Amino acid sequence: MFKQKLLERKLKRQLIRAFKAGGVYREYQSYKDKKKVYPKIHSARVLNEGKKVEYVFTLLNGQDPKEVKKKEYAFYQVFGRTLEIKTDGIKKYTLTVYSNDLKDKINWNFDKFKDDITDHEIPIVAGFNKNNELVTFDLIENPHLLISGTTGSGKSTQLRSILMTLIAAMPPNNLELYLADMKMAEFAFFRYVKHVKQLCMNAKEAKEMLFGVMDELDRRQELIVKEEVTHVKDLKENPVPYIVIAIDEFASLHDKDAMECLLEISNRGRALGVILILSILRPDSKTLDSRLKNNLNATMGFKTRNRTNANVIGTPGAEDLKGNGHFLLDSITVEGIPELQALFLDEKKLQKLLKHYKVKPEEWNIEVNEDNEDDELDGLQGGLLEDDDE
Ligand SMILES: Nc1ncnc2c1ncn2[C@@H]1O[C@H](COP(=O)(O)OP(=O)(O)OP(=O)(O)O)[C@@H](O)[C@H]1O
Repeated sequence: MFKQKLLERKLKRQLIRAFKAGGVYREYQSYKDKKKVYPKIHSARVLNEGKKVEYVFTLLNGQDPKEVKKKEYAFYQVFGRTLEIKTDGIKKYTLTVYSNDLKDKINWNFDKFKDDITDHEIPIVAGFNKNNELVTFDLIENPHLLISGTTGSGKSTQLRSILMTLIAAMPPNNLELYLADMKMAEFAFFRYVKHVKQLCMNAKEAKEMLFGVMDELDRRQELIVKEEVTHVKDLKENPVPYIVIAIDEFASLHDKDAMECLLEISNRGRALGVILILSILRPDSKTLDSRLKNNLNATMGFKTRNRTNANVIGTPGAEDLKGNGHFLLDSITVEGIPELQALFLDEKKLQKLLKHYKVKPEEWNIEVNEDNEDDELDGLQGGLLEDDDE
């Protein structure tokens, strides 16, 4: 009993350290000196055979819950990345600190998570948290996703598995993919996939693709006005598929007009069913326009090169991430900024899976750049032979 009390006191002291670090307290001037008053800690308990510690606390009257949200980083600094903060939105908080670590590798397997995403319009399977729970979200509720991370952090693997999940979960009449990959490396596998409407391999093509999407935004805007609805998903007479535009290393577009298009899509796209997934290697104030960043409602922060890069994308601490495929998720619908393990999907397995979604080149509904048409067909022949050999 005595030991129990000691432990509880020690745990509470740690939480007070976090309150102190984040400035989550009120100061009162007593007749002698200034006194700090912290939120009231109701309990601090060790649960699940030592695997987690749960704190319950309430804010002082008049303390703004937004203040705690803003100061979340202090909890992460004191307790590490292994925590979850839940609130009733008024004053009560439950803070859970996990002691278990993320797993090393969890393979992408659609059958294992398909039941978890049935209610998502555009499902994103983010990964597993430290409590070994799958974290998913709907891109329509968290419109526009930014994936950032330095070389070797696992960003490309995540982008691959996100696209594969979308292809497996959504029929081509409800999802059109517009892909741009200036490195000519990441998206080549997606060639001839039914859902893929455009596949751009250089900045010029990508820019043209974005101009085309701008026209589509206007067309969709007219449709929702005509049918008097607020979102394209409610269109009855002229239903339209969702459009997901994925651009790998979008900073290499190096074009003011293209950046303006991205900004406009990020502003207007949600109601019109046009959603961005952008990846970036080195985010800073030059490569990532702050207006665009503000419109990207979900961020996956894989290991960054330094703290500045991590701060720019809103996932401070991403510079300290250790494991392969570990990242911090900042989004509207997932509580806190949890550290997650992305699902692993290697190129070989991806190629195998994609075979089921490919059509013959002449059936592929794609706008091939005329100059590149012959190259496209050459590439296909090689691809098919390779696939048949397997
Ligand atoms: N989710 C994951 N689980 C386990 N290991 C992973 C995961 N994602 C990536 N890795 C490992 O990390 C390596 C680098 O991953 P990846 O190629 O995705 O990094 P990257 O950030 O895209 O780098 P680059 O920018 O050079 O392409 C992979 O070869 C793989 O071994």
